[in-house]
Amino acid sequence: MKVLRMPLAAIGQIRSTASVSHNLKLCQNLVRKAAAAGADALFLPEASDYIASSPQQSLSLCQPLRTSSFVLGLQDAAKEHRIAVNVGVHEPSSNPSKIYNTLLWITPDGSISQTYRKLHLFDIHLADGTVNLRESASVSPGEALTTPFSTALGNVGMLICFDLRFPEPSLALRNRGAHIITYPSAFTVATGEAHWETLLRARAIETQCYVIASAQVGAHDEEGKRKSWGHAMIIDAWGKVVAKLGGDEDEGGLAVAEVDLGLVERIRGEMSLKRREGVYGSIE
Ligand SMILES: O=C(O)CNC(=O)[C@H](CS)NC(=O)CCC(=O)C(=O)O
Repeated sequence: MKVLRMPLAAIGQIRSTASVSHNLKLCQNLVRKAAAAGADALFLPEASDYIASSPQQSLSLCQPLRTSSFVLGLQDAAKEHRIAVNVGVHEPSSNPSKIYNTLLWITPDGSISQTYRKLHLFDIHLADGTVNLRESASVSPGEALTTPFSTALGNVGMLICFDLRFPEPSLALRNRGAHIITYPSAFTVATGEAHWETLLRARAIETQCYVIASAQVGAHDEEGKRKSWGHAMIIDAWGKVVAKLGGDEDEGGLAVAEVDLGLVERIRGEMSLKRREGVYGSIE
């Protein structure tokens, strides 16, 4: 008799630096561990390939997907361990002074089947001086959502980090069939502490989707100018946190949770979120 088991998702947490080869080793290590844990897919953070300390450095480290040692190395690892990998990387854009912040879906046979380019860019200046970032200085915004696609875990809809603050694209992905929404991230410590878990749980509750949010953690450069909040987590379609990592400096690592599509269907059936679009308009 065939034993039915629920698919298993793994979230990875790393501290990427400007060393692409170092970051690749961290990610390949997590691929191996996720496969050993029996996961069907591993979700790695935004900008897993590198986190640079200036827009210039970010541009100079950026490689086309086809020739990037990081992307090729992860494709090999996915194929070797027969596991899907969702990973955030940088990619050249048609504008030579700009790049894209891109998310890849690598299948267990090692090919890139889906891509998504971050729509919303993170420009922030907190008056207390703790956070000052201008993503739009080096990144071009994407122009399209990627239609949710079928995987061993269910239909995956891809968004990235700061996209989390906008409910509309997550609702649009839900309307287009998503069971799972991803938010691979590199949240700042100040905004992560204030908003991260609340926003993730809100997106899960209002879309009635699993939310899978891998995260960068700790200091990305020697001076500690750039630090990420960590706290990668998986949230079920009822808003319950079912896997969670910490926020300590060196707390890289892995956590796993089952993805129960029966629960998704049950919640959607029990509490229908029927909209009054005639009153306030629709989200396509
Ligand atoms: O710089 C790279 O290479 C990778 N990209 C990032 O780290 C991006 C843009 S600076 N970070 C965020 O979007 C954080 C959002 C955030 O912290 C919030 O919404 O509060």
